[in-house]
Amino acid sequence: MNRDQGKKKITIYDTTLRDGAQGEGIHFSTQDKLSYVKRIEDMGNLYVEAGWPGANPRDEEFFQQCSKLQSPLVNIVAFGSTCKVSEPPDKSDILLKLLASGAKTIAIFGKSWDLHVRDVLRTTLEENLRIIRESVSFLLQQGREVFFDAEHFFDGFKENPEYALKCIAAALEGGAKTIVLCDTNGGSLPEEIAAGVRAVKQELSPQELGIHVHNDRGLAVANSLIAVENGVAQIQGTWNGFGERCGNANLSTLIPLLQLTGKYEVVSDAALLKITPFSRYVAELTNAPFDEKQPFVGRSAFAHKAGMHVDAILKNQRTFEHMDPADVGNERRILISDQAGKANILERLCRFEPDMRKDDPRVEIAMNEIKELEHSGFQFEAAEGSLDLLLLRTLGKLTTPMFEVLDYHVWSDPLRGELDSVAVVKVKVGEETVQIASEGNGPVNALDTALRQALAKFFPILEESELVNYKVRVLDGAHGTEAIVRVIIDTRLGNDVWGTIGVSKNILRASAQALLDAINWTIWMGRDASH
Ligand SMILES: CC(=O)SCCNC(=O)CCNC(=O)[C@H](O)C(C)(C)COP(=O)(O)OP(=O)(O)OC[C@H]1O[C@@H](n2cnc3c(N)ncnc32)[C@H](O)[C@@H]1OP(=O)(O)O
Ligand SMILES: CC(=O)C(=O)O
Repeated sequence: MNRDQGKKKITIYDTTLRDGAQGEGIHFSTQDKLSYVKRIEDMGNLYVEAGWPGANPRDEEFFQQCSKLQSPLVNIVAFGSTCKVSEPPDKSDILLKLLASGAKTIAIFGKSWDLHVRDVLRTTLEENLRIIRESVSFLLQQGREVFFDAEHFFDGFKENPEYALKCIAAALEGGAKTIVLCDTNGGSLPEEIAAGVRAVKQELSPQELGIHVHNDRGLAVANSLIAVENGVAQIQGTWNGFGERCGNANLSTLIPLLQLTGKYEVVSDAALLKITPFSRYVAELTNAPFDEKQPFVGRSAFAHKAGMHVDAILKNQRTFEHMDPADVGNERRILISDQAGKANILERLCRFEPDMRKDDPRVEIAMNEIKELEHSGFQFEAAEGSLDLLLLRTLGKLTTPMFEVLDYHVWSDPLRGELDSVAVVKVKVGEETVQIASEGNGPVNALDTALRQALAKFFPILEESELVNYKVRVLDGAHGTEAIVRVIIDTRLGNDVWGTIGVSKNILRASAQALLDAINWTIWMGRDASH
């Protein structure tokens, strides 16, 4: 029997490339848009609103090029407005450009709030109904599927319900297939969304209803959900919630949310598994920071820090997880900090000794050491390399150091130009001692270079790793330049990136600590490639 029998089909209408691109800091090039359309095939059958042909050369170019894409799954939509006031539709530059885009589906927005008709279009209520009706009907006569976005519908419905409904009736008279109810200002409450949807259904019985909401009161997902619960079949939104002002309904949340109610069929189970990597892909494409706190797809969505939680979750996953993270392509993470109990530490120690038990005294020793170090300024959540070195030492697996630093000196002179610093290091590996001097652009870079050069002949893996991030935080700002500083260094080896940490009143000593941990952990990783 088909598992999805009895479930209501919900259509996804993805406006990331159009309304998402209206978000501050978000920009897609033509090439970005083309690769997005290819990649989103992973999500199955859906509509992608890809831009406004005629609004800018980029969208113009995209629609010229996208005719070559021919995706069987992705229905590309051209977006624009109704014709202008006093203009016949067949003379409307806007509508003619939408047609010229070649898109089979066209979405046009029109006013449904009388305030906008009076104050923005500066025309009569009747003229607005005409431009809606005639624009829809003209596009339909040209053989296109037409969606009508009732812009500001919910605000209009609150202030003048009769007129808001007349606007939708005009679009239906024109032949619109789908009416999309928009909470354009994002200020509606769930019960107002429900009332608006119910009224449209009861009064006008459209063939299909869609919902398009903005997140100005943080309710875009809740408002989309309540619209669906009241009979809407098309959800409009953007990945990661990108969009104008506070953004749009977040598809990365809304899709799994609806699917996991068990009442709706939104995407296939296979597509659901790709939700997490797809959300990240969209952020990377725009170079926008990815919000790791996002439900379902964020790195923190299934990250457990409190000892009590971790103990419980390892006994039964349902105690502190609303679902299996793997179902959306995400993973559980157990964090180690001063909030940890023995359960957190044991979970990590088992990576080195799989049969270890909670009552092994080394678990408590490691836990106490971590808590003491965190009290003095360390933060192991962001420094997994240093954490694992500490655990290896507790387990007795690092009794002999892989190398010793006998001495190091660093000089900086801003007058030297770009390579303003010199470091001299003396290291001992086994019975051999090596001394190296190296320049760098800054003291930490000089020290890093000197240490790597001195050690590379013994540990060639160091040639493959690189320092990718260096962060400093002053821990007790009240003491000015005497303050304790925390340095975290991120190192990359192949596809792995990990942090190491140093804490000291002396920024160079803190940096050296973090650098030495980075080098030690790299060497360890190289020794035990299977780790
Ligand atoms: C709610 C939404 O998100 S709708 C999507 C909005 N997206 C965008 O605006 C991004 C792309 N926009 C653009 O590139 C430009 O605004 C353009 C090319 C579309 C128009 O630019 P311009 O011709 O310079 O007009 P401008 O943006 O200054 O003003 C908008 C005009 O459209 C009119 N207008 C607004 N909504 C509608 C509508 N639904 N139907 C018809 N005309 C409309 C306004 O009354 C105004 O006309 P006016 O200049 O005669 O007063
Ligand atoms: C159409 C649209 O983007 C809106 O009303 O928000």
